[in-house]
Amino acid sequence: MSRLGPEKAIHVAVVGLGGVGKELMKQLIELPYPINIAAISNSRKMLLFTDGTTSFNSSQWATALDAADAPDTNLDVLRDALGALAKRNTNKAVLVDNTSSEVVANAYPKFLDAGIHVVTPNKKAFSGDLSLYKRLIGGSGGSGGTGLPRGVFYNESTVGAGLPIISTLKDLVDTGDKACLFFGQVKKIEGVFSGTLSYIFNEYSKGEEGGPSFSSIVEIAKANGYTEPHPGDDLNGADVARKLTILSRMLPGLLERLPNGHVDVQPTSLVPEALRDANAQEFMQRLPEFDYDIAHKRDEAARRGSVLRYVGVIEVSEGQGKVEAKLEEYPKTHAFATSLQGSDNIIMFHTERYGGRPLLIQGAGAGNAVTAMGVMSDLLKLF
Ligand SMILES: NC(=O)C1=CN([C@@H]2O[C@H](COP(=O)(O)OP(=O)(O)OC[C@H]3O[C@@H](n4cnc5c(N)ncnc54)[C@H](OP(=O)(O)O)[C@@H]3O)[C@@H](O)[C@H]2O)C=CC1
Ligand SMILES: N[C@@H](CC=O)C(=O)O
Ligand code: NA
Repeated sequence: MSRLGPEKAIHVAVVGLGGVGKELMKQLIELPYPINIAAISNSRKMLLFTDGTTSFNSSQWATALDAADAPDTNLDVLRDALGALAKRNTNKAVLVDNTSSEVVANAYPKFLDAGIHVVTPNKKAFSGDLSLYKRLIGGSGGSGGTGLPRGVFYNESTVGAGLPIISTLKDLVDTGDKACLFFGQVKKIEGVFSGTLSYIFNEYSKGEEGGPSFSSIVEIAKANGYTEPHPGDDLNGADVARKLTILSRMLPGLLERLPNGHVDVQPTSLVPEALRDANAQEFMQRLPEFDYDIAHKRDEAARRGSVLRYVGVIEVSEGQGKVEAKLEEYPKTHAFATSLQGSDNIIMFHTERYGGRPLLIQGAGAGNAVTAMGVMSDLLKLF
């Protein structure tokens, strides 16, 4: 770690101080890296410390932000302050976005163009509007008025939380035989991509007929910090669809092989029709009304010697691509039934070089500690 001398300190603005953001603050404060906290913000307030002298202990920052006179969150002000700081002392400045906000995601190009790096577990920018994504990966090459070279982004925690999924796929693609393969060397990626849905079905399949109800397990997944801010975003398959879109866009040549040239996942939804537009609070309150429907599915699967698992698949065959997110039955002897625990993700990369036995990554795929760890590991890539 000698390369991390004080002269290499980086300035970090932490936007989003919920489950993941709080845990990241803890890791930033406790770990021995030369990282200055240049700003903190939630949806309402923002504190700037761009003189670079800030030092917090773990409770002070929350108290400071709660103070009534803290100014409103303003991303333009934040970008200008970080840009000026990076320019003034030639150290790197980073926006860490721990929100699930599209507003913050839409602002990334302006931060990158101003020479500010972006690190985030927020999936929105990489799975939403294709033109935004192209602006992120292509960039304007401009310096956004600061004269600094364009910033770079890291998003490891957007898929599999802290598990090395994005970096592994990048390595597989970058080392593929580009001359003869349209797809890097990756043929198929499949697995369980949702920590929430993994936890729910791992627990639920233990308790056939008489075990805990579906809604009570969802409640625990939320309390454990696995769910999205609105748990309906997990149960309707949107979160898995976003992760599949992020990975699909990293695969050269896949988009051209999909109908209409873009990723359009139609995930199986587990959200009852009546709760489709419910806010998070109403959603959780009313979910127990629908426990019977999913219990019936679970018990039917059990009668066939199977369990339910929510899986995602990205595949190319004969020049055609497909991307799917769906609820499937697996025999109780299948790896998806026997080897998963808690919020585990399991992701298999089928590639030419890995032949008949896929490269497999498994472990906790949701939770504040492992997600913040992925964010922290991205920050360390900037040193
Ligand atoms: N939890 C997990 O296991 C994983 C989470 N992620 C991703 O991490 C991100 C954060 O998740 P989590 O911590 O659980 O979410 P929370 O809902 O707990 O926290 C979100 C935070 O973002 C703030 N926020 C929302 N909108 C804005 C805005 N426009 N400007 C500034 N701040 C804003 C909220 O402020 P306020 O408090 O004022 O509402 C809150 O502090 C999400 O994108 C999620 O998908 C990724 C992988 C795993
Ligand atoms: N809600 C997500 C969190 C991580 O991306 C999940 O359950 O997987
Ligand atoms: Na990851």
